[in-house]
Amino acid sequence: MKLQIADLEFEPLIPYEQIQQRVAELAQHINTDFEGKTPIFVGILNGSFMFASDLVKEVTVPCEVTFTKLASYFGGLSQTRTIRDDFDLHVTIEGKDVILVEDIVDTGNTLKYLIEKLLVRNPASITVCSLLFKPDSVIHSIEELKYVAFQIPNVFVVGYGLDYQELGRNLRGIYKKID
Ligand SMILES: O=P(O)(O)OC[C@H]1O[C@H](OP(=O)(O)OP(=O)(O)O)[C@H](O)[C@@H]1O
Ligand code: HPA
Repeated sequence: MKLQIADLEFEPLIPYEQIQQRVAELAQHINTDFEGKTPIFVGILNGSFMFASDLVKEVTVPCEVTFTKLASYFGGLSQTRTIRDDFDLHVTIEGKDVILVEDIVDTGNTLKYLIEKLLVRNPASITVCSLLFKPDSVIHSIEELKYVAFQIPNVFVVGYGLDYQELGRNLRGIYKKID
């Protein structure tokens, strides 16, 4: 089934049921790895809102949940160099095990910026959990990236939180741009 979003056409890549299955599996890994700890999940808005919500519902260790907001794509297909720091964390992370929740790691630029910013606040640890990862697009490799639901090729995707021109975030599945 093809989908028109603004001026582009998209086709299905990952169905909702498969996403739910992988999200539950990632949460199980986190439950095992963080047993005896109380991690703080930090969702990176806007894109991560759906993934973060589904992920923490499957987490059984005690945890905090908060958000920060960064943007560099401004609705388009490619990122701008400037990262707009829209809102910061409003809780302290000193001594805490931070799990950053991303919808996608593409060039790695957003996470590089955020991790450098957060490290000076002396967290006990920083780990990244991302729904999608494009290994062929990486410019800054992120050693903190430990949990990935799906590795995808270097194609532009929308759905399940991800947008094109701010549209498509509400789609249940993930769709890729047709060339
Ligand atoms: O690895 P990178 O190349 O930095 O790309 C990944 C980032 O780009 C997207 O954010 P975007 O700037 O589109 O903002 P949004 O989350 O509000 O859509 C996405 O949500 C990630 O945060
Ligand atoms: O493929 C993508 N789709 C939507 N937003 C993004 N931000 C980085 N990569 C992408």
